[in-house]
Amino acid sequence: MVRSTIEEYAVKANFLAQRLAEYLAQNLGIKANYFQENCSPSSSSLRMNRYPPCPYPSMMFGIIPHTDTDFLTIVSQDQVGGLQLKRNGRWVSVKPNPKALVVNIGDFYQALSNGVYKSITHRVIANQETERYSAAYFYCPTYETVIESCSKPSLYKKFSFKEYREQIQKDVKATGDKVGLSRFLL
Ligand SMILES: O=C(O)CCC(=O)C(=O)O
Ligand SMILES: [Fe+2]
Repeated sequence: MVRSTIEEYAVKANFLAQRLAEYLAQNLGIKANYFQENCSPSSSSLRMNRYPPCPYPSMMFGIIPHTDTDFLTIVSQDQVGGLQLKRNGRWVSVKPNPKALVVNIGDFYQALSNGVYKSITHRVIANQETERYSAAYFYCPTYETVIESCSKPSLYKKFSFKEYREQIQKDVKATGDKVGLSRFLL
């Protein structure tokens, strides 16, 4: 029962992500079937997050500041709150609304759009009293997909998802941080 609900949710999130990705691509000269060709339901993933209450929220994050490694992320959250986005150098709290979805741009859309869309840095603040739940659907291409900027001059070297992931693994090992798209700047 739980499993089939989650599977159904993933199918719907995939459908929505593809539509949104296509919509955002319209004025960028990206082929209409780009996402259909490069993404499959099995290349994307759904992560269920549980944030236990934390007695020392000022010393601990729910999730440390990061950008997502994907085209788009669709987040569904409960009423607790804690998600923050970095805007103009400041952290802005996202008002929790269990009836709404939060859609974030990820690294791959920033690269594909040649910086027109920005992969948003975000984090989750821990809550002292209440546990929090969220579900994040990461809309991703297959590992072999080569991501190339849609306009010239390109800000980024082209790279495959596989290369990008391997670079992250190296950087996390060496620095504790994923570093991300700045590694691929030209
Ligand atoms: O829990 C949230 O609201 C966001 C989760 C998130 O950023 C992630 O899983 O990458
Ligand atoms: Fe995230």
